[in-house]
Amino acid sequence: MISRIDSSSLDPQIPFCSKCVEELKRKMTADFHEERREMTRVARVRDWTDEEISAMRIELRDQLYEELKSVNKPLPPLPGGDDSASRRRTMGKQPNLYSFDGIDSLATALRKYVLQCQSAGFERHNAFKVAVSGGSLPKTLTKALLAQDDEAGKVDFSKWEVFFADERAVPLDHEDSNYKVLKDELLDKIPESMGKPIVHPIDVHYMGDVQEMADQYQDALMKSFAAKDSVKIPIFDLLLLGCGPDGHTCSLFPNHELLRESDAWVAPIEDSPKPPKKRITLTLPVVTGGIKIAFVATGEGKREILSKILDTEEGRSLPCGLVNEGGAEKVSWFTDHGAVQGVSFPRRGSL
Ligand SMILES: O=C1O[C@H](COP(=O)(O)O)[C@@H](O)[C@H](O)[C@H]1O
Repeated sequence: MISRIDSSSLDPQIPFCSKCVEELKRKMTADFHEERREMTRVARVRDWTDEEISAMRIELRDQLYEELKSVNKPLPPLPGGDDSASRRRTMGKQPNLYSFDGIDSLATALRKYVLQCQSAGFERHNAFKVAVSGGSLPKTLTKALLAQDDEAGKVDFSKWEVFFADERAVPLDHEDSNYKVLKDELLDKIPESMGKPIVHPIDVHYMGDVQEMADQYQDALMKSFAAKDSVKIPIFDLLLLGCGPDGHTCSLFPNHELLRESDAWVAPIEDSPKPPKKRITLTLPVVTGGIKIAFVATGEGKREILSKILDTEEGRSLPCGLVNEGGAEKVSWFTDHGAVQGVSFPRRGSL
C-alpha cells in the first residue's frame, strides 16, 4: 500500500486552482517513485524474482493512477496556438534554419555544432548527455561524427551518455528498433580510439507493458540526472531529432493527447499512427527543456511538411512546431536545399 499518497484533502465538489493540483500531482508522483524504489530495493534483498518485482511495481503504479484519477484536474489546452506564436514573433526568438547543398556539407556543419554542444557539456558536468531519434537521423549523424576531420575538434565518446528520444516496444535486434538502427549505423562503427559511449536501450523485459517500460526508462533517466523530486526535468545537453512527414518528432504525433503530458519525463504510447503501435517517448517538456535541440531533415520528401511547420500557423501546433515554440532559439534545423525549397522561413548563413 502506498501510504504517503493522499488526495483525500481534495473535495471534488470544490473548484481549486490548477497550480495546487499540479503541485499535488507532482508530489504524489514523486512520493510514488520514492516508495516504489525503496520497495524494489527491499524485494531484491529478499530475493524476489524479476516477475514478482515487476508485478509488485505494476500494482503500485496502478494504485497511483487510481489516486491521480481522483485529483480533479481539467486537461490543459494543447500547447502552442496563436498566443505562443505571436509571443515568439514579438520576442524575436526564432529557431535557426540552416540549409546545405548536400549531405556532405550538412554533415560538416552538424559535426561542428555537435562538437560545440559537447564542449559545453564537458564544461558543465564533464559529460555529454544526448538523446537520439531513430529513422533517417543515425545515418547522417554517423557521417558527421565519424568524419576524419579534426578541424572543429574531436568527438570523445568516452564521456557520452546516449538515451533514446523515443523507442519502439520491440526486441533490440528487431528491424523496427531505434537502438538497432543506431547500433548498426553508428555504435558498431566507432573506432576504439574515439572511446565508448554509455548507451541506454529500453528494458525489453517490459515489452508487454509499455507503461512499465516508460517508467523503467524514466528511472534510468533519474539515475543519470538525479531524482525526479529533486530536478523538475532532465536537462539534456543535446537532443538530436528527426521530423516525420506528418510533423511528428520522437513518438509525439499530431493532435495526440500525449502532447499534453506535463508530469512524466517518459510516456508510453499504444496507438502510434505509424507502426509499430507500441512505443515510449520523451515528453514535450523534456524535449524543449534541452540545452540545445537539433532537427535533421533532408530530401524532397520533407519539403511539404517543413513548409507547413516553418511557414504556417497550422504547422505551429504540430509536434515539431511545438518544439520550435517551446525551444525557440535553442532549436536548430539542419536541412538540405531539397527539403526547404520554397520555404520562406529565414535561413541562417553560418553556425
Ligand atoms: O517513427 C519515427 O520516426 C521519426 C522520423 O523518422 P524519419 O525516418 O522520417 O527521419 C523518428 O525521428 C523517430 O525516432 C522514429 O521513431
